[in-house]
Amino acid sequence: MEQEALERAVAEMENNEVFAMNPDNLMRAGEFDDGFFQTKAIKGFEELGVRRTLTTQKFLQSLAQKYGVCETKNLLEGRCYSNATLPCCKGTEQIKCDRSYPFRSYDGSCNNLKHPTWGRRGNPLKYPIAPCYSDSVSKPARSKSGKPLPRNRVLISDVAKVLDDTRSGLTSKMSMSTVFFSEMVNGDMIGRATKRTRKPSNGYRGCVAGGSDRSSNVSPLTNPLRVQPDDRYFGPLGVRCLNFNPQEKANDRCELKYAADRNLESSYLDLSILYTDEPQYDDQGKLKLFQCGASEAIAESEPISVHKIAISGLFGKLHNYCVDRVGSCPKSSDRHSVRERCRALVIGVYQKIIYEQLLPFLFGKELYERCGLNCEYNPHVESAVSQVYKSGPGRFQHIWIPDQMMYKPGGQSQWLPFNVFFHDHEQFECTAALAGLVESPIQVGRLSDAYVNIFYTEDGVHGTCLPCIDLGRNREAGLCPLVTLKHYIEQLIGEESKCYNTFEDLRDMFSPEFTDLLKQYYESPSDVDVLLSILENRRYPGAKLPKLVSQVTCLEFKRLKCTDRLFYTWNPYLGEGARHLIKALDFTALFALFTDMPDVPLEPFIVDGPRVATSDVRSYVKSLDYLFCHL
Ligand code: HEM
Ligand SMILES: [Ca+2]
Repeated sequence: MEQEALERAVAEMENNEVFAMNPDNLMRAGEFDDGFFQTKAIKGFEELGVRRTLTTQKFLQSLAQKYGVCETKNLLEGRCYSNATLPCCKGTEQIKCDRSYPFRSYDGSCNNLKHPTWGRRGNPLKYPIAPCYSDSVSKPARSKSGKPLPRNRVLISDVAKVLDDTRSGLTSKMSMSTVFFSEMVNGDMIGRATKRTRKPSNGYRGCVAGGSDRSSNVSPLTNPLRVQPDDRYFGPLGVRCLNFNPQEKANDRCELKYAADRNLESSYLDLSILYTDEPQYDDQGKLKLFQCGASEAIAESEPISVHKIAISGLFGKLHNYCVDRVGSCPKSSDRHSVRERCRALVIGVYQKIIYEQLLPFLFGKELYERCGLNCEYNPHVESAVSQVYKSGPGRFQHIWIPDQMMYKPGGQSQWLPFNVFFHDHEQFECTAALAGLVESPIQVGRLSDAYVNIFYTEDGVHGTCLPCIDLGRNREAGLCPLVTLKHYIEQLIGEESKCYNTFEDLRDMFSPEFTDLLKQYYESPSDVDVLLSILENRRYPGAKLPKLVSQVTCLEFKRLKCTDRLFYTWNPYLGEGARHLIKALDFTALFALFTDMPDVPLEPFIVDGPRVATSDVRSYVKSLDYLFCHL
């Protein structure tokens, strides 16, 4: 079986290469979703891992077919053997770490000295509980009776309609800068690995151009979503098909277990998105910066808004600012040490903003305290992101996407459609984008058109449905239903857990109108997709996220902090100067130092908050210059 699986894996990879060579199968410039499913290249050294992952996946699929779900589950859950791997793939990788090296590696390896590969770029995510595929390895989950789950776009479009009809007219004071900063943090812990071939691409086509039908060329590189002719938005436009490209899994050691998605970033909050594996430094140790101060990798990635480029750019600029300051210190250090000390400082400032500013703001006091973020370094836990977070509740903040955002060139306010910021980035000015961002509130109470119908649009009319992609990811990863995750979390944190027998029981989580909608679509309350936790009504006091989402988020950020040997609060290699600078520098300082705004927000996570003159902040930071000589 293994031999057969290998042959099928090799054949599939070869076919993918052939598919990718045909220009008819590639997205073309001018189409609205060109770039949306951008893929990186499988590099030479990664090829073996990709092949082994695919071989194991094929092997498990045949096993499930031959022996049935129960037996396969027993094997995958370790009840037959522990640590079984396919024989073709034995032997462990040896990485040697220099235990006294004071800086981070660029791919995350050697952060954990006992387990050097933990948290490294390219590793798989982790399933906290076994997935719920109907065949236990890869076929989509079904409802209790065995029927398929509700159709993706039909469900999402109706959810949007129900929220529109019952919209409560809620407003929020939270600013979109919170969302784009969170997005950057998310991108640092999870790098999407859309199924790849040896050549990078701008996305593979599963629909014909314009989306009027599915493409006649089918391939494991695409898995388009169907749209019904009576779709409220897409119907009249003649769109019947939305592109959707599957994720690559990672199981490079051929372990007989549930295979999770590959994470192309290091899980540590180490700005791996900015510094990359191959950072380009000049001979002083400065980063080669592109638009708004971002690295080339960020500026070239898609889909991306100019705001995410500009926010990450603030940290790129801080790196170079630091190198300049260190350069004028009396005692000179070697280049390598200057650049690594500056990098450690920048990562420290960034981690501080996340753990001391962003999370308290999003969680509110009660959850922040309950979450137990005051843990210590724990080398026995693996640094990894959960598959449930990536493909489900972690996407919650997408719900805040508004139809318009402010752009403020030369201090003049203009409201522009959300999606214009995703194209032709060079036309936007960095300060104008950031100045507008902190004055743009998030959307609450309903789902915007920019999110549900015209996401990533170029012409304002043809776009995609981001929540449909989110639901597609939830299902392709085989995530278990909402109530299953709820029971799991409640058990984990020692809370009482109730049963959901009828749809009325769901009223403790959702509004009555929404519960009625779920009843129309699902057979049983225990079938409801976990993604819908993003629409939950329960909240901890003061929290900006719904309860289940916030519990899942708490677990992720707690793990990422406490598995990071070089976290800024306990990194023994940070000097006194770095410690003080990390205390002093925050978003307000970054805005003041690296934008041309005349005054800057003291609380950038909310709109209309207090402001302070930029010149005052600059002179304050200037007075700290001496600290750069003690990093
Ligand atoms: C307005 C800003 C944002 C936009 C435009 C945006 C857009 C996207 C897009 C296009 C994807 C890829 C979808 C896919 O193919 O699976 C994605 C993935 C994701 N987003 Fe967002 N996002 C934003 C903000 C956020 C925020 C604030 C969070 C939460 C902190 C978040 C969490 C996620 C997660 C967990 C994924 C899956 C990880 C991945 O595919 O790399 N996003 N987002
Ligand atoms: Ca990282």
